[in-house]
Amino acid sequence: MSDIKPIAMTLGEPGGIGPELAIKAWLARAEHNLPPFFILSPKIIMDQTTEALGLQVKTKVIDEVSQTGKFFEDALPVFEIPGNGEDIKPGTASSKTASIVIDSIIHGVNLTRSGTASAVVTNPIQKSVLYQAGFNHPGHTEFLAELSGPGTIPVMMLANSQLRVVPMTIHIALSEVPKQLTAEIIKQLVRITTASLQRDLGLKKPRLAIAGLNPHAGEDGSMGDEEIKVIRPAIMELRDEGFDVVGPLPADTMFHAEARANYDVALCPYHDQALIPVKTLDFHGGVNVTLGLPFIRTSPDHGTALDIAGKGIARPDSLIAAIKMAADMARKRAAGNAASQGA
Ligand SMILES: NC(=O)C1=CN([C@@H]2O[C@H](COP(=O)(O)OP(=O)(O)OC[C@H]3O[C@@H](n4cnc5c(N)ncnc54)[C@H](O)[C@@H]3O)[C@@H](O)[C@H]2O)C=CC1
Ligand SMILES: NCC(=O)COP(=O)(O)O
Repeated sequence: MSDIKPIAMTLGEPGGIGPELAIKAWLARAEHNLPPFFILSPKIIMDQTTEALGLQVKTKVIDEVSQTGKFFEDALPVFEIPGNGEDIKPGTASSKTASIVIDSIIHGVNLTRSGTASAVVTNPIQKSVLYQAGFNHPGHTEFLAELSGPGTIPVMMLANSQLRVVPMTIHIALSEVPKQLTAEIIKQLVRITTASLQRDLGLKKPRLAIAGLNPHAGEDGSMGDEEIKVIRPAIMELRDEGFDVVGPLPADTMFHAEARANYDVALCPYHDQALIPVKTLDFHGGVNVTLGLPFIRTSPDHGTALDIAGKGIARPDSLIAAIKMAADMARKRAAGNAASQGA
């Protein structure tokens, strides 16, 4: 019997590699000692995928999430979402299946928020086709924050065994970054990240490093002044509040091995500045986790990989790492809650 409630896994883009990865993760359950999880999907989609890949995998529709553990050893538990497999072609994303993709996320979040599931692990979505269907959130991160209620500030963190990064702005055009990177945002992100690393990762006093926006962190204002006007003042205030935070550091020299030893997480002004080093160091071992939500959400660090969908060659490593990280976080939260109740 598992020590945590089952993990809810969303379908992601059905024309991408998500369904294949879910099946491969289930096949690897014993090797990786994975806790019971279930997939939120029409059963037909999972059955079509196993058949197309020639895998011997049974699926089992569950009426209640609590049945997950009972069936997990013999079959992949499916929490049935309405829909059919008609519009699905591996390698092609389609807006016709957007409602299945979105329903899967909403149900996963509801089950996790209610405490029925211990965490939600999301498979990758093809953002462009969801936009065509009227989805007006840049990605999961922002959608999950909206589902969590007003005032939620989601923090995207990507992590592997060598590096953790937080992009301080997420899915926005580069030209918008200097406008949206305010001292207030930086302070909020540092506070949320520090609290999450303490509670969910067990780091007592997390060390944070903040990257500059401009080359050489602005070179004393000669190559941009955001470091002087925005980033440094925020860091000074945070240090006065007791946070262990340094910067602004030149981004080009803060990711080599010796530099990484000096901090637990790097906060970067924009998406690619943060994600390029972490994905370069270990693409297949990376996990995307959203901090600052009232529930646990992790995800693989990669996307829908339409170029390889249906070929049977997608690697489930990152999804497996996401399941393990979600389970670890759930255990730490449960232990923390038990300790605070006992105190
Ligand atoms: N959490 C999410 O929902 C995410 C969604 N995306 C979305 O995915 C779509 C495609 O994004 P791309 O930039 O092309 O990135 P991608 O990660 O889907 O693909 C980049 C390259 O890595 C390979 N790759 C990715 N995952 C793999 C795996 N598990 N095993 C083997 N090879 C793998 C692909 O075949 C491709 O060559 C976009 O719509 C993007 O928005 C991207 C990242 C995260
Ligand atoms: N590049 C990371 C990414 O796109 C993840 O997006 P999200 O769907 O997890 O918000």
